[in-house]
Amino acid sequence: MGVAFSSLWSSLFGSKELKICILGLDNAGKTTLMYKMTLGSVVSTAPTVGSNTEQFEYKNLKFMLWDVGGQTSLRTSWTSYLASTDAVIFVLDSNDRERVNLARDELHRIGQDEQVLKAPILVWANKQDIKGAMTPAEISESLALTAFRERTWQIFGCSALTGKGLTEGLDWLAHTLGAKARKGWAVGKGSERGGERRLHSSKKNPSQGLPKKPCSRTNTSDTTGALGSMSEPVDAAPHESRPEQPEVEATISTLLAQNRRTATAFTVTKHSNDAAKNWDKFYKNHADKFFKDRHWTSREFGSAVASTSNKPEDDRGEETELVSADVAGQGSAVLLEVGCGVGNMLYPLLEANEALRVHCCDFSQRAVDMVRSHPRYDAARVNAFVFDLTSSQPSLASFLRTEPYNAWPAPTTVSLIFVLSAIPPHLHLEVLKSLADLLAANPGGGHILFRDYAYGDLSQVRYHTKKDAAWAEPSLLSDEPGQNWYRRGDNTFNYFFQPHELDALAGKLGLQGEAHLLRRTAVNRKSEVNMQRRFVQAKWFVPPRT
Ligand SMILES: Nc1nc2c(ncn2[C@@H]2O[C@H](COP(=O)(O)OP(=O)(O)OP(=O)(O)O)[C@@H](O)[C@H]2O)c(=O)[nH]1
Ligand SMILES: [Mg+2]
Repeated sequence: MGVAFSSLWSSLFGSKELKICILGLDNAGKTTLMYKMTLGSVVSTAPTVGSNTEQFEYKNLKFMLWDVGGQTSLRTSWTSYLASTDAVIFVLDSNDRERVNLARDELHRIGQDEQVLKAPILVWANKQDIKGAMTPAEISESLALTAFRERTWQIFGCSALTGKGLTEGLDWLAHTLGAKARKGWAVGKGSERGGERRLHSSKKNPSQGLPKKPCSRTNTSDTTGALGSMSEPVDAAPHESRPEQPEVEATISTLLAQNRRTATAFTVTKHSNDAAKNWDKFYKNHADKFFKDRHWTSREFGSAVASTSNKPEDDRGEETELVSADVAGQGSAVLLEVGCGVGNMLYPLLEANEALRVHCCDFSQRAVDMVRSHPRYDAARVNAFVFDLTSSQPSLASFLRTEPYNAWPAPTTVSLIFVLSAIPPHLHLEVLKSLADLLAANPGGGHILFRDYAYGDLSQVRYHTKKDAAWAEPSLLSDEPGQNWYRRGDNTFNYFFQPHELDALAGKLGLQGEAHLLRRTAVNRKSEVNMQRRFVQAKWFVPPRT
């Protein structure tokens, strides 16, 4: 297509964004396709819970792409995305022979929706790179595409992995929408949306080709509201916790119900015994990176993933603020930071609170060594020691009484941030009790500040949807109902809490305060596009022992 032709598109559409809904069964490759189009690369995906949106320019046309999750429980919400849709892209896994009839039913259901009766349908028979894939002709027949007599539709084979077939499909879409616009508006009939489109010419940047950089992106679990209005794309508002949505909850439960083989008792015992060793290895592997550029971990800590900016992965800004807010009012406060790792929260805290002194511990010797060898380490303000929270001898209190730190006032705040999830669940009560006992000895008691992974977090969903989840050594460590306990690839533990579990633990220990669930959506451009994050947070008051 030449420059003159591109200008024609511009003159037809001006700067109007065309809304395209990308639909299809789960696992069809919709998200992979969308990011291949917009970023030009293959990203690692997890099932979409809700939708992703991307602005995209192709041959001088501006598209707003809506990639909507295809899990069973989400399909009923598809129609709520269809308002003012200019075209539908329906994506199919060409190897999913078993579900081709289901795909046909879903496509026809959507095709008959009056909101899209005039919208052209592009069917992408995806995953053609896999040997034995059904051909577009076979799929066309199975989908009964010829039944769409009055409709404009076309099917193309493609592969989101290689990018083959994408240009052909997009060219067809651009032509079709262009022809529609000429027919509808150039002859003065007005558009099907009451003439809201204006004809104006723009000769700027007659650029062509695939891919173009996206102008913006959002990822949201918002499956209702604002969905039809393209002038107001949903804002991810990453730091806001989102309200509960039944479709999203149902989808998460469905995903977590699959691939539920559990590890053997032997494996669980082995990893429990090796816990300190495994964490030591973790810090060994990430040590260099930490000191070079602070991108020391690929772990998904709360603040890093909740941010759309390019913050370093280890930035614990939000957690640091949480703790700062508690200790700030205490004058020369003393904090006990349990599970300090290599000091990612410690050093920003010390900087922000000049009078603060911190006892901090981790059960990885290597992590503690790194805290001590940090350029800003100051022994007058930091007592860093190795401690295993799950063993009672020697006691935690004895480390706080070592010289010269026995001269400090007793800590009145304990932070326990992304720590309990690394400990086997049968020990959670005991660990929390030992911390509560410490604070209860103070005349005014104290606070435990808690944050950790919550049930339904993206990282939990991934354990059940990874390609190899069905045959690899299971990550799931417990089949007890309500126990969401896993092992990561490096054999460290990962537990996902429900607020009521924590409330029950706190209740047993007489702690005051409730656990809250934080539902977040965010985009991490580097690693994942599909971030449904869930954290649980509590500020417990430990009353003094009477
Ligand atoms: N071989 C091959 N695999 C693909 C292709 N496109 C996607 N995949 C893989 O298919 C799986 C599912 O892809 P997604 O893009 O997450 O599927 P989806 O349609 O968005 O799924 P939901 O979000 O659950 O609706 C991923 O493992 C992709 O890597 C392709 O063209 N070829
Ligand atoms: Mg998806």
